[in-house]
Amino acid sequence: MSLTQHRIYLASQSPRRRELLKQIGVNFGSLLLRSDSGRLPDVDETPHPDETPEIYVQRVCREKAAAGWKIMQQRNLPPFPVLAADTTVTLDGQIIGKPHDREAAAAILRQLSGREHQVLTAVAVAREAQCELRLSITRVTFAELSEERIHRYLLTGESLDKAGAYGIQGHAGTFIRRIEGSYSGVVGLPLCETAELLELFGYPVT
Ligand SMILES: Cc1cn([C@H]2C[C@H](O)[C@@H](COP(=O)(O)OP(=O)(O)OP(=O)(O)O)O2)c(=O)[nH]c1=O
Repeated sequence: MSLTQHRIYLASQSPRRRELLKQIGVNFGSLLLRSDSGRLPDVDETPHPDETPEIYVQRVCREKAAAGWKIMQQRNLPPFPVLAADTTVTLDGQIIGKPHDREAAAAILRQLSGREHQVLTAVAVAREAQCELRLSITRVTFAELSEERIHRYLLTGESLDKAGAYGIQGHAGTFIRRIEGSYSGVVGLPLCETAELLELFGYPVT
């Protein structure tokens, strides 16, 4: 199906976000946005010195949505709303980034072991100058993880390029002792908030 038949665009490369949107029956087109460097143009994913995790995740999400809108315009695509999201894990008020290698992933998992952390996912929809955003905050408690278990998890390869070095939807599901908030938000797209935004823009879902 060509992009012109879709009524919203998803400004994300994340297969998890695509799956979640499909799950709620949204007809969307993907804007293939990553440049060769793997970064969206115009999106600054480095936290600014005075940014709290809440402010950071919302700023990055707005920037992703705006970058998507700009690309849609540059390509002369029909102007439908652009949806974007960003996920950040926080522990003791600090942003825990994505690990770039196994050592970094192991260090993050050791920090999260036996404790509660928060997963923040912002979702935004932009149309022209309008950008509406919702923030989902989920509290997640991990079981105690032994070195052996961390080692086995790293072998699955599921840690890399994920905020917090784990994916709740995979093997790390067994790490979760307690979750309070939005499961889909932890995976990367909070569906309740997403539906609210789509409704606001005139696209009601079930
Ligand atoms: C905590 C957690 C994170 N994640 C993922 C969700 C996000 O995709 C990723 C955080 O990175 P993001 O920067 O939010 O997104 P992304 O780079 O994967 O995709 P894009 O910017 O193109 O939309 O970590 C899981 O899949 N499961 C989890 O349990």
